[in-house]
Amino acid sequence: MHRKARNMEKSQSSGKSGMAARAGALRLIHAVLSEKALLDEAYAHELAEGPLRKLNGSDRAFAKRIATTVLQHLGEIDTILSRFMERGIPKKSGPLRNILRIGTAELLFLNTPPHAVVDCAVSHYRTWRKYAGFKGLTNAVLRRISRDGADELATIDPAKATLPDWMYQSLSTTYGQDSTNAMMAQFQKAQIPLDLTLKDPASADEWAERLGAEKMPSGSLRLASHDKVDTLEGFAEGAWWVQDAAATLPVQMLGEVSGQKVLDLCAAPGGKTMQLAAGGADVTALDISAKRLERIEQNLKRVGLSAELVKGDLLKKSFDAKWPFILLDAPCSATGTMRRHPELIHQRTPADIGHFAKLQAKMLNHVADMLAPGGLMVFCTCSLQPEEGPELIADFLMQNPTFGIEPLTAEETPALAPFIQPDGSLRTRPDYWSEAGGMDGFFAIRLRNHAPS
Ligand SMILES: C[S@@+](CC[C@H](N)C(=O)[O-])C[C@H]1O[C@@H](n2cnc3c(N)ncnc32)[C@H](O)[C@@H]1O
Repeated sequence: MHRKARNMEKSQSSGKSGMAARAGALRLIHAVLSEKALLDEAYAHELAEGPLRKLNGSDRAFAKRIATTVLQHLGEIDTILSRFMERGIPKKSGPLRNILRIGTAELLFLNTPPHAVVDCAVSHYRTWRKYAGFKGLTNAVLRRISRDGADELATIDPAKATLPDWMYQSLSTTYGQDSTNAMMAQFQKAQIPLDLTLKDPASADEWAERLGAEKMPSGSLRLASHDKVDTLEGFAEGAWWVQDAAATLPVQMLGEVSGQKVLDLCAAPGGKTMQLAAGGADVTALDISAKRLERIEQNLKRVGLSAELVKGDLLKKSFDAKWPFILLDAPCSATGTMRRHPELIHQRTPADIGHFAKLQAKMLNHVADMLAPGGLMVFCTCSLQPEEGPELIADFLMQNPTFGIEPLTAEETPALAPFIQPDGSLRTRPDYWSEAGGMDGFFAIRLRNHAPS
């Protein structure tokens, strides 16, 4: 048997390490759902300070796989549990709910052998002795789910069950039900591809061959796996950086920037800064977060590129001279990234969308003043919500009559053609390129300042 498959089988067993992996998953799920932590941050914290640090690589990976699966299928799992527990989850039952969620995820989505699922679920009560009275219930519910759960699952609509109502309404009203289902299928994929942006786009064929990667129409290289990025060929020499294919498109929309002064706003961790610098632009990159600016600095250093870095709140910032090119990659709800961040499905609220849309409008109006007459700006967000895209642009254009949309055209950028909207803006969605693993959802638009100079 292949070593990776053997390790996975070991992790899935009810042995000591398999048990520790489930305990780790339980901690991750609690951190995300009860403390609103981001999954990657909770995982990094567990690796640094929690019990996961004592586990080997495959057990750690299994713990994260379980937590991710629970988050990706939470609505379906909870519906199944409610169908198999007529009286619901008892009050004051501590970890019971999450123990059952893990067991259900393993039975229905991870193909773990039922005896290992039940053994591990029951073994949690060795740590949670106060709740040991729920052992029998845990055992009985999971045995029933292992027998009849798959049939019940077949009757549940994943998007309706797992997306919060407001998000389901927002997506299905904007994109239609079929597209919402197709996006949901991407949010639930077990493996999300790894996209790389090359410092030298002319070397794409060479690097595609060296890395065994697929060359995407946008110019990105795509690998199936996520494992240990820093051990991949080309990392140490700075030949590429990790960036979702869709995230590369806003910079491409600025066109030829070689030798031009470009103001890159909300720049950290610097994916787009590196693209601009690699394209020969004279980049000034601004971000409010000192910690995140450090990451741009490290990233630029690794790939051997440079940019002027400025720490500051863009809403309080003014510059002596106006800029011919501006990129504003505004903070947003990031619902377009739910393939990689399934926790956002459960953490985002309508109030967040309102908050970000207001902030983006404020930023865009402030930044409008920084763009030189005749200058070009790209505004983008990685949100699927229209409030953080077309709706705020419509308001902006009404309030700023010298600005107009500079429509994208298929001839100018053939790779972007499938994503161009009737008004000339760009919309990517998680279900685009679905066969190849999807892409992040981005809204991006090019605006020209037509004020006389
Ligand atoms: C979507 S991320 C930017 C991603 C980045 N452009 C890239 O391609 O790697 C948004 C960034 O906005 C920054 N930000 C949030 N509020 C800001 C403000 N008022 N002024 C400047 N930067 C801000 C955050 O620190 C965060 O790094």
